[in-house]
Amino acid sequence: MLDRPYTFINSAMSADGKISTKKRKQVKISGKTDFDRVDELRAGSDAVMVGIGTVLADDPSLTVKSEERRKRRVAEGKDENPARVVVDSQARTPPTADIFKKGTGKRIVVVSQAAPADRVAALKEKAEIIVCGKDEVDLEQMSVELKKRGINRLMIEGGATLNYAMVSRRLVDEISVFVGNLIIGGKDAPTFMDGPGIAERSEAVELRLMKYEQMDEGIVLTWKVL
Ligand SMILES: NC(=O)C1=CN([C@@H]2O[C@H](COP(=O)(O)OP(=O)(O)OC[C@H]3O[C@@H](n4cnc5c(N)ncnc54)[C@H](OP(=O)(O)O)[C@@H]3O)[C@@H](O)[C@H]2O)C=CC1
Ligand SMILES: Nc1nc(O)c(N)c(N[C@@H]2O[C@H](COP(=O)(O)O)[C@@H](O)[C@H]2O)n1
Repeated sequence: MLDRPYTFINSAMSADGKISTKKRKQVKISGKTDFDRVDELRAGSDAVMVGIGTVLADDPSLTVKSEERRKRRVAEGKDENPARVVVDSQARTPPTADIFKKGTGKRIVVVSQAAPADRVAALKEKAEIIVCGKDEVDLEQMSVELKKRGINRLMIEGGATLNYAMVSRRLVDEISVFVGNLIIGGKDAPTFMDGPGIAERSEAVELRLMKYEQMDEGIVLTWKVL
């Protein structure tokens, strides 16, 4: 058993399981109440993590939006924002990305040994660099390294490839997903979980439904990963 953070994924998807359109850019799927729920989840986490695909597509800031929640964190002796973590084998994170520009707090970029030295050096100015894995980030090793740095509760906010990579390696404990009232369609639009997938039912990651809650024009499902 790995000594890793309690890890959960939160996402917003259409009724047909898409997390974006075929343009693969950020789209509004949920509403005000759900964004507030996500803000509370961020505020209660030690770190918020995304894959490099999400940074390049959406340029998220991943900050806690509510001033009251940021103050609460500071009163608890924490940084205003949870640590922001990018899983990025080749150190492609732009040094101008919003995660570096917006908000205070720690930033971590997890790279592989194959990351070009010049790009790693540029990112070192902006973030702590953790090297895990030869050609791509070794997610098991990364989880252990994050725990060693005091990250006990880790929130993953996509995207499709990282979600599946983490779940299929059994590194996720819980999943919450907002299912919205729209159909996006199209084989090129990312789904909640992409990656290689499985061939046999017996290989599926099994879940237990823990909670369902109507919200905005959709529903939030919370699953425990078995
Ligand atoms: N609706 C929602 O809630 C959300 C939607 N999105 C959407 O998701 C899409 C982005 O998803 P996607 O393109 O899949 O990108 P991801 O954010 O999932 O990043 C995937 C990348 O992570 C890197 N990576 C490093 N190590 C690993 C590993 N061991 N296993 C797998 N990946 C690894 C890979 O790049 P490399 O090899 O270079 O390291 C890989 O291509 C966008 O369209 C975005 O808008 C994103 C977040 C939330
Ligand atoms: N929970 C949720 N609902 C939606 O409708 C969404 N479009 C998203 N998107 C993701 O949230 C991230 C943006 O974060 P910041 O506002 O920049 O802090 C980004 O990665 C989107 O893909 N999430």
